[in-house]
Amino acid sequence: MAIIEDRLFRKIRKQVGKAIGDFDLIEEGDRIAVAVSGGKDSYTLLHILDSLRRRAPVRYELITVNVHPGFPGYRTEPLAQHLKEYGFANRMELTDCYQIIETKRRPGSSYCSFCARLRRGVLYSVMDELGCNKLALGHHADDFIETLLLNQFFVGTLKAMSPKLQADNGRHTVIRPLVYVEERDIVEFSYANDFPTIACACPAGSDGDRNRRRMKRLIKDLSGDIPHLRGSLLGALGNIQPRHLLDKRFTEF
Ligand SMILES: Nc1ncnc2c1ncn2[C@@H]1O[C@H](COP(=O)(O)OP(=O)(O)OP(=O)(O)O)[C@@H](O)[C@H]1O
Repeated sequence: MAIIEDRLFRKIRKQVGKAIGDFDLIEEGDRIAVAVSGGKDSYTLLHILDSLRRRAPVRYELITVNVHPGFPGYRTEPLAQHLKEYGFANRMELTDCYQIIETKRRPGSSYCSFCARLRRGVLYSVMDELGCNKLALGHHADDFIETLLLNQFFVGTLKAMSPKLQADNGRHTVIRPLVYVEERDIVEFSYANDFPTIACACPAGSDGDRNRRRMKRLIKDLSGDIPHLRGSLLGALGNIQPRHLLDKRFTEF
C-alpha cells in the first residue's frame, strides 16, 4: 500500500509545509497525537504529516488517536485496518460521550459542538497517557472561513480558528496543519487514494451542523461570481485592522 504521490499530493504537502513554517507548528522532539475520525480530512492530514516527517530536518513522532463516541453504528474497523496496514501506532478510545450528550445537552444547542467539546477532553486525557505534547486536527481552509462566517452570522463575534493554540491547561498545543488546504482538494485526494472513510453515525445526522452547511452553501454559491472569495476570506483572517472595528479594547478613543 502506498499513497499516490502526484501533483495534487505535492500541492497539498507544499501547503501543509507552508503552514508549518508560517505558524511554527512542529518542533524538534514533538510527539504529536493525530486525531483520526475515519473521515477524509484526518486521513489526508495523517498521510501528509507522515510524508513530511520522512523528509523533515526536525524529528517528530506521530501517534494516531481515535475517539469512539459510543454512537451505535460507528464502525471503526476499516480505520483500524488502514492504520495497521500503514504501520501507524494507534490508540482507539471507546467512550460514553453518546450517553453524556443525550442526558446533558441543552435543548436547542448544537449537537456537533457539544460532541466536539467532549471529544477534546478525551483527546487531552489520552495525550497525557501517551506523553504527547501536540494534537493535530484535520480542520482545513473551508472550516476556517465557515467558522468565521458562523461566528458573525450567529454569535456576533469576529473569530474563526487558530492554526496553533495553547490549550487552557497549558500542557497541550492544538495544531491545524491543513489551514491552507481547500476541501475540494482533500475530497479529490481522499477519493484518488480510496481511503476507507467511515460515517460518524451520529443520531443528529445532517441536522447536527445545519448552520455550517448553510455557510458552506453560501460560500459555494458566491464563489461562482467571486472566484477568489475563499482566498480573500482566509486572507482576511491574517490581515486584521483593529482600528477600523468597534471593539473599544483596540481603539484609541
Ligand atoms: N471520533 C474522532 N476521533 C478522533 N478525532 C476526531 C474524531 N472526530 C473528529 N476528530 C478530529 O477533529 C477534526 C474535525 O472534526 P469534524 O467533526 O469537524 O470532522 P470533519 O471536518 O468531517 O473531519 P474528518 O473528515 O477528519 O472527519 C477531524 O478532522 C479530526 O482530526
